[in-house]
Amino acid sequence: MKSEATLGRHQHGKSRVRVGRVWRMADGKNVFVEYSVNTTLISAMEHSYEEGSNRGMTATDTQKNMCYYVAQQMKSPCSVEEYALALGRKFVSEYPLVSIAIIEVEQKPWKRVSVQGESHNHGFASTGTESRTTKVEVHRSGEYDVQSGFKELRLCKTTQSGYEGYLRDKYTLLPETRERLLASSVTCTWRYRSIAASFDEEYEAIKERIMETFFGPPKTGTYSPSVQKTLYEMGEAVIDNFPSVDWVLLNMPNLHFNPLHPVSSKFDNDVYFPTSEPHGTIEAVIKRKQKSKL
Ligand SMILES: O=c1[nH]c(=O)c2[nH]c(=O)[nH]c2[nH]1
Repeated sequence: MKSEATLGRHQHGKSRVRVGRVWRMADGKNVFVEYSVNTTLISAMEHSYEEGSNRGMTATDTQKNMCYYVAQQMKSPCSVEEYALALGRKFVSEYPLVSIAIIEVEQKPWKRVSVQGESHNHGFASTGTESRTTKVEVHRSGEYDVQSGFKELRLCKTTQSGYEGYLRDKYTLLPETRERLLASSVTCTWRYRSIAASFDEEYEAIKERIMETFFGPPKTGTYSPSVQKTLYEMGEAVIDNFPSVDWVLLNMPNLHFNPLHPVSSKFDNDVYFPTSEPHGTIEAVIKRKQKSKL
């Protein structure tokens, strides 16, 4: 019987390749990063699916080895984006059947420590909650796309947040409030329009601007009428202050801290019941007025 089936989109890669890299500098300082890398190759491998022939295939085990090889080839400290671009370029230049390499890297939050007020030569601590992320796509033609961001940056403000004016019907139980605690675990991705002069500096500046917008000025804060409005302002701040960025995707779960009514006393905006499930899920793309692909 003649088959009705035909091969559709296909790719193969390696997930969660864990890489640690230390650069030992002449002045005695060590630079340390830890990555978790996903590689995906789009390649002319139809024959492997259709005929069972692995001719010309870059084995996923080889892809894993390449993650380590390229890490070693980065002879001086580099940004996670530079590493990902170098790895993507290596795949398309080395293997003729590969047309696109997609490299995703999560950089763990190791930070250099200070001891007795002095930055340590070789001491690091994992203090933050968030990892830094990048996803690059490198085409054989030389075209590339770089998206960067962070994952699970936990933020909380204990006042200057409320939620009012939403649809009320017989299913609505939630009381309106102008005083609540707002907490989220922010995951953010932005697309670079071009290669940044320093991806590291751009990353730190964008993250700082996002946090400043979430919190507002130190003494007064900024009132948040909803996660949605605050999310929009965070994305808007990135678009308006970073010409290098095309669009920003923000994912902001609303991690509820519910008012607790202790036995025989009244809730006084003081004791909360933190919950992780269920949580609100709020996500939007904030884009530049023209030129965006999303
Ligand atoms: O900021 C909020 N946005 C919502 O969409 C929502 N829904 C809800 O129950 N609480 C909140 N809070």
